[in-house]
Amino acid sequence: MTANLIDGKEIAKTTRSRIKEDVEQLIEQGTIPSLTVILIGDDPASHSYVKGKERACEQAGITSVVKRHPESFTEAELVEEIRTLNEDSSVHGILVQLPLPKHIDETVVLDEISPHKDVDGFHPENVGQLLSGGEGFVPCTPLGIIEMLKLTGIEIEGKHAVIVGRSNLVGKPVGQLLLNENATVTYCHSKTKDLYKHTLDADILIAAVGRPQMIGVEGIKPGACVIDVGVNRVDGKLIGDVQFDETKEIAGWITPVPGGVGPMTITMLLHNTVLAAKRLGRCNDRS
Ligand SMILES: Nc1nc2c(c(=O)[nH]1)N[C@@H](CN(C=O)c1ccc(C(=O)N[C@@H](CCC(=O)O)C(=O)O)cc1)CN2
Repeated sequence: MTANLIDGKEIAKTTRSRIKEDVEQLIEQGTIPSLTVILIGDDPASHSYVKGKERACEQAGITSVVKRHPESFTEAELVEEIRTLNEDSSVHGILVQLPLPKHIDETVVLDEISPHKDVDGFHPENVGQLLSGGEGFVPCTPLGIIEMLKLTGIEIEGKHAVIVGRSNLVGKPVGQLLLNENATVTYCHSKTKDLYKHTLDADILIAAVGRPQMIGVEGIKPGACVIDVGVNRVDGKLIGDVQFDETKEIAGWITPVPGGVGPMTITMLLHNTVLAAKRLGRCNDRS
């Protein structure tokens, strides 16, 4: 058997056209959704992702502003900038590109972003909303994974989903989203004993560890849906967390790297920015 490929690029393209229509409607009603991205330092991957965000916003009709700062930018300066953006009613979404330089405390910074403009869904208030099933913002990569599963027609309810990785960016929130969709969820991490005992029972396997080809075919249940979130650069090539060539022979569904989950991350950022513009618009209408 050869797995069906989940084409993230194609799903992202369709979803972005739908978002563009939403933006056109908002503009007709007098609101141009707007995103401000803060980028510190000169990490080439971060610069490339932020360029991708700018390009995607432009194509969707969303205004984007990128505030680029040198590595020496201080935590206090960053907090000050975020506070100014929180007060600026023309800004709907604020995003601080991660990772931050070591001298800046990520938690301090992310907690400063207004939860109503937190299009990354990292603010504690939005994390709480996700846990309680409320209406906050959901982190982009996890949201993109759920969207991909749904649009591909993969049933989540009643399935055993196994997450390998427990980062705040992907592992923890994607597990919570799957739970909210009535999956039975198991989290695995660096201290998990006998990893494959768990992954072999996964109907849906989410690999989000950040270690190239760490999960081999001997850890995959035949027919499983395998979502590879890994974007590991090895000798200039992008490699996932799963051994793709061998796994695709026995899985039911699989995402490639590149061209799988990655394109959905920026797509969901557009979605969250439009959502922020709509919600803030509603608040302004009431005031
Ligand atoms: N504030 C945030 N920082 C970071 C996030 C995030 O969601 N919010 N996620 C990642 C980086 N990221 C977006 O910021 C991101 C990662 C990967 C892709 C993507 O499209 N990947 C492509 C390959 C692109 C390439 O060739 O390099 C793919 O997998 O096909 C987009 C965005 C960390 N920081």
